[in-house]
Formats: sequence, C-alpha cells, structure tokens
Amino acid sequence: MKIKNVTIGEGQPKVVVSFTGHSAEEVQAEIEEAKKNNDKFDIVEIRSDSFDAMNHEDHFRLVDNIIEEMADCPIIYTYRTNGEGGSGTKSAAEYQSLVSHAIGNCDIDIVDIEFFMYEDIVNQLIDEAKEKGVAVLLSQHDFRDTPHFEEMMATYENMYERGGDILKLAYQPAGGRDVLSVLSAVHDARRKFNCQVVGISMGETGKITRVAGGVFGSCMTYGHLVNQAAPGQIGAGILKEYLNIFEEDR
Ligand SMILES: O=C1C[C@@](O)(C(=O)O)C[C@@H](O)[C@@H]1O
Repeated sequence: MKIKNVTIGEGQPKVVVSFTGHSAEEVQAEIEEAKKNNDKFDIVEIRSDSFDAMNHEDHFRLVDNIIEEMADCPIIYTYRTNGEGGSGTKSAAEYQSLVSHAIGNCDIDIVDIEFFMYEDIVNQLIDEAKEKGVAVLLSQHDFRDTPHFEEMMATYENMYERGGDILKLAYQPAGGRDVLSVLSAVHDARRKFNCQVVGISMGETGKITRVAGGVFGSCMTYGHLVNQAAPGQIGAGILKEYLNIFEEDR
C-alpha cells in the first residue's frame, strides 16, 4: 500500500509518531520537533482526542494545521475514546461526526476507526472513507487485558471481512505468553488475509512487539517524539535504530 512516498507493508515496519499535544502551543512544539527529526519516522498520527476541550472549529483548525505542516507525510486521523485507552469523552454520535468530518473535509490518508464502536457507525464511516479514497485502519485496544489467540484471530477476520485495509490490535499483556499470542496472531493474520496487520503488546513486557513485530508481519510501529501516547511506546529515534538491526546483514 503506497501512500505519498511510504510503502506500507514493504521493508521495515513504518514508524508512526503520535501527536498528542492538547493546545495550539503544544502542537506547534510537536511540529517543530517533527521537522527537526523527520528522518526518525514515516507517518504522523493525529490523536485528536487530545483536542477534546476545544470546539469543532478549533479542533479542525489544529488538525488542518498539522496536515499542512507535515504535508510530505502520510497522515492518520485518530480519535481514541476513553473506553479504548484514549482521552476522548465524546458520545458515539459525536465520535461519528468528528471522524466523518475528518474523512470528508481533511486531507488525511488513513482513518483509524474503532472497530467495537456501534456497528452501523463503523459501517457508515468505512463506506465514507472508501468513497473518499481514505485508507481504513480498523482498531481495537484493551489497556487491561489480552484476549486469547482464537479471539484475536476472529477479530482480525471480522475486521478484514468488513473492509479494513490495515487491521490493528493493541493489548496489555499479563506476561510473556500474552506477548507471544499477539505475535502469533500477527503472524497468522498476515498470511491468512490479503491486507496489512499490526499487533501491539503494550507496557514494558510488550516492548519487543514494537521493535520486532515486523519479523512476524506487523506493518507499522507506533512511537513518540514528545510525549508517550501509550504505555511502552518508544522514542521514534531509538525505534528506528532498533528496526535497523533487522536489516544489518542485507
Ligand atoms: O493504536 C495505537 C497504538 C498505541 O495505542 C500504542 O500502543 O502505541 C498508540 C495510539 O496512539 C495508537 O492509536
């Protein structure tokens, strides 16, 4: 999948940096940091749940500002609800209206849609994204637990059948076995479904999935430039260095 100059699913997993600034000033600091370090990441994720205290106009003024400043980079628009570990407190209807506006009016490349949001909302957003040519990233997060392998595979399969271009699962592990299950699910899903997959195990125990997930088929890995967006996220510069280890002998 080629977006701008980035081919997702080829070579190293692509490094996504999450922008989580809560104000115009914090976002500006992130933009400056990103411009100084543009060799350390491939894709920008706008975590718009950070703009929850703003009105609609201010929310999208900041989104458009990031898109304009980071114009060379593929952009993911994400509104992460607090049920899935984000800071978003909007109702389902407001979630739909924000994500739908981003798809219809902003120059985004990928939209993150929470797969376990109401089915009709998810279906409508998927249809709108397809119509607009915006890639659909279907996601599920659990900051407390990791499901069994079979359940993860069923979720990947459902996401695939509903039209996801990128399928992403992120879970908190209780121990090493859970981390292995996530990697196994990534491995099998990548081979079974004709689309891109991501599997993240969070926290310290899960950090291995952020650096070595590509070996098993994960196409992207999330890091940060300024503030961590999730437990276990690694700074983008360090992440790139680790990813290079897997290319050393080539
Ligand atoms: O889904 C993800 C992955 C993530 O939760 C992480 O663990 O790095 C961070 C989020 O910003 C992003 O939307």
